[in-house]
Amino acid sequence: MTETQTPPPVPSPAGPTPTQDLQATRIVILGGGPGGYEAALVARRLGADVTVVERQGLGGAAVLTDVVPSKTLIATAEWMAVARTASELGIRTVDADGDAAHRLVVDLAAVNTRVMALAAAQSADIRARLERENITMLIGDGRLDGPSRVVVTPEGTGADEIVLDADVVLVATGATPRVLPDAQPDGVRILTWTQLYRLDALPTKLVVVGSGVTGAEFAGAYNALGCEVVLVSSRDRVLPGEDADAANLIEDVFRSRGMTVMSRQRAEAARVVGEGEDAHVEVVLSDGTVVTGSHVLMAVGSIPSTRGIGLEEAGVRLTESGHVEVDKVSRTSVRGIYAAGDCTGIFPLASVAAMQGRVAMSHALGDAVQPLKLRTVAANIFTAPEIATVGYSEKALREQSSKYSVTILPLNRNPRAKMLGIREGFVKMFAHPEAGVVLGGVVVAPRASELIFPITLAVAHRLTVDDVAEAFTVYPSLSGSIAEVARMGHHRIG
Ligand SMILES: Cc1cc2nc3c(=O)[nH]c(=O)nc-3n(C[C@H](O)[C@H](O)[C@H](O)COP(=O)(O)OP(=O)(O)OC[C@H]3O[C@@H](n4cnc5c(N)ncnc54)[C@H](O)[C@@H]3O)c2cc1C
Ligand SMILES: NC(=O)c1ccc[n+]([C@@H]2O[C@H](COP(=O)([O-])OP(=O)(O)OC[C@H]3O[C@@H](n4cnc5c(N)ncnc54)[C@H](O)[C@@H]3O)[C@@H](O)[C@H]2O)c1
Repeated sequence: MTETQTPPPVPSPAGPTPTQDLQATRIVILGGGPGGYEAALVARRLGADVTVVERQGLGGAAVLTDVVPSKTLIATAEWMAVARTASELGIRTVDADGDAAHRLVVDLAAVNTRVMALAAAQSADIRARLERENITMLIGDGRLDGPSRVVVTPEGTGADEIVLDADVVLVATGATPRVLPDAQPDGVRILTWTQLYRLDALPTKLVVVGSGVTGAEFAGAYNALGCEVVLVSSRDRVLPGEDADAANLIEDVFRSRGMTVMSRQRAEAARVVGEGEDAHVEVVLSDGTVVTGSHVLMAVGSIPSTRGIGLEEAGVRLTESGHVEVDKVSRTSVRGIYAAGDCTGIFPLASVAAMQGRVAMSHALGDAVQPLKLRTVAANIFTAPEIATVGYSEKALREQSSKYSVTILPLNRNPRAKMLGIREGFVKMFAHPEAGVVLGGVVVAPRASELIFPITLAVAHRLTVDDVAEAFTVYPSLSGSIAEVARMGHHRIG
């Protein structure tokens, strides 16, 4: 295997001292998640000497506990959801004697073994990639000691602290689950999303507290895996931040699949009661109602990992919520210190973290740089059906008093959807009423994460509804509904 050649060093606007002029710029990255490792690759390509300090493993929370494990678990849930509707398409389950068999069951221990193996393999791939690029990796806790020095306590070795002098520091330390004072996770029955994969059997009844994206994804997945689920939602409807039509549809789907959704209810406390076979959880709501279950998943948001790592002492400004304040090129309030990802709270997505990290390094190393543009970010909620969004939301357009037109088409009219037995879902598009430029869109469908791409292209390149409508789509296809909804948005001239 050939090693990557080191390109010539690029002078840093972060200000190397005269003695460093002939050396590569020294970059230290705190955190090896998507914000950190993508930045490391860019910095290395631009000739810097790069060290990544990570406490749990390469890939960070995204790979080890959040995105990769949850989406792998959801892949099994998706098959179960499809299998449940298979009889409509003429499929029967039979036992070895050819008699009708009753139901499919999930072996959660096998599912979770697969989940953790996949996460570990992905982490190993990232580590190998960084090694090939000659990026130094230190496993341990890092903290700033002033604006241009990082001190690392190596993980579990008892070895001495390592001191790293840096021309540029990137803080990409992510976030951790928020814990309510009276609902302390025990990792057995009161769980955060990072602890769920320890379960070796399906909970008999799972209470999910919090109906944001995390709560909705897990509630939907466990329901599909065959578990009784109660979702405690503090708002009028689940997914409060999302498109209202999409959120209402998902809530209806959840209820129709037997999930109990408790609206406008806040959890105050969670405790384990009983012992042995009688052990269960009680979740106390703010009106005094007690919800019982075998397990509870707390999905009440995250807190940024920014305290106790020397940021404020180095002069880095944090917001009230503890996030690092950054501008559109990921600069903090201190020259030479950049920040990326969930610790900045800009838009907690792996794709945005990675972009912020890349932008930071390009800026720090004097390469051409495009400031972060959130208008074109595509996001997806992995419920069944999925909810994918891009561009302006209807709420944002309304709040900005923007002129916009909206067209919406239910999927159940689409011939391919009928063939596949898909009943729930829609395609929605927002466009400028006169110019026809596509401003945003929502797709609610199985694999909406894939279907959103033509709308993302339209938003990114300011295409009009006519541009989208005039492109061929395969017949029959779900993407036909995207062209059709664009056609409905055509504004007749004259
Ligand atoms: C359940 C769940 C599912 C999600 N699913 C998706 C999804 O499908 N798609 C998507 O785009 N986003 C998803 N997200 C969001 C995504 O996980 C985050 O946006 C992403 O992880 C942010 O990347 P990051 O690099 O900022 O931080 P992280 O991935 O959190 O990585 C930061 C790393 O820094 C390490 N660290 C922290 N402090 C220190 C220190 N002092 N020293 C050394 N190391 C340190 C941490 O251990 C961690 O490994 C999901 C989030 C959750 C909670
Ligand atoms: N598919 C994805 O891309 C994906 C998946 C998961 C998370 N994420 C990212 O992570 C971000 C955070 O999502 P999240 O769902 O983890 O957090 P969140 O903060 O968006 O949602 C937490 C929810 O819990 C509720 N809540 C808080 N305290 C409560 C209480 N005591 N009782 C009942 N409800 C309570 C809040 O009102 C809120 O609706 C998302 O915006 C998204 O960007 C992305």
